Amino acid sequence: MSQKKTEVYAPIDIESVSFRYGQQNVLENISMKIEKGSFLGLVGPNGSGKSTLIKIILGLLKPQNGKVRLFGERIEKFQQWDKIGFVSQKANSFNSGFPATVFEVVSMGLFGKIGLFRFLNKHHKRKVVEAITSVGMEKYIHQNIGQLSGGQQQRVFIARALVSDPELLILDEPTVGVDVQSVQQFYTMLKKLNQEKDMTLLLITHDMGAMTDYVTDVACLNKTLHFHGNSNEFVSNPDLSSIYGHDVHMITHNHGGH
Ligand SMILES: Nc1ncnc2c1ncn2[C@@H]1O[C@H](COP(=O)(O)OP(=O)(O)OP(=O)(O)O)[C@@H](O)[C@H]1O
Repeated sequence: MSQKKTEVYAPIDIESVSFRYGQQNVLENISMKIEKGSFLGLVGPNGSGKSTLIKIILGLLKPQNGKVRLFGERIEKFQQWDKIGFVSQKANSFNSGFPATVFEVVSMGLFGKIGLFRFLNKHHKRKVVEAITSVGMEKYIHQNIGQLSGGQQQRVFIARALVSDPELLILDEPTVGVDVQSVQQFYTMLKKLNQEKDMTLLLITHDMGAMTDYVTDVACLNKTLHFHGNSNEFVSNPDLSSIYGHDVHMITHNHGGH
């Protein structure tokens, strides 16, 4: 295959995608390009099709119409899945008896690359420590995952997704059940990953909350794509609040904390 080396392909390029479960249309004619280095917040009310769209992007569902390209390649042929990290909304559900440390859980993120039950070499161990440090969890490295708070567990799952150096990180409602203070720290951490590592981020949420302070772009989904643009444009667009209701109300945040 002859690809020009200098060309930067959009990590995600969705073209006229429609999807239905049985007779129910869930997504209608969605076209959306997510450029490298952007931090996109995908918002929409419950049942608006956000998770369905993510499943399509991850190749778990096949749309009835339209095309999806990942890093310039048609999804049907795409194989470099290690370029994509995914953290699901159900990630933070370990109970207190789960017998694995933070280090062990994050190491699992390397198994796709090195195979299960292989020993970690020095380089791998360094990657694991780096990933844990990048989410600010180094103090807890030898602690059992089940003994951490929901927000802390969620950071560990981000670290597990980061350890294989993905170029694109997709997070499906990662802040469900996480308190407001931790949510803001969490978004700050994501913004840092986006800016310092030039990682492309796609964050799905139905809660606008503080999100618009951190993302570069916003997409509003409710079966069709109502809006896709930069976050300043979104914030200054009063029409969106009538579609997205209370979720869209802007709050002035006190980043200093109380
Ligand atoms: N496996 C399925 N079979 C049939 N219908 C489904 C299935 N999964 C989702 N749906 C329906 O598709 C619609 C979109 O669901 P989806 O989970 O994509 O929305 P969402 O925006 O992620 O919602 P939420 O914010 O509540 O997680 C909903 O009406 C849902 O009931």
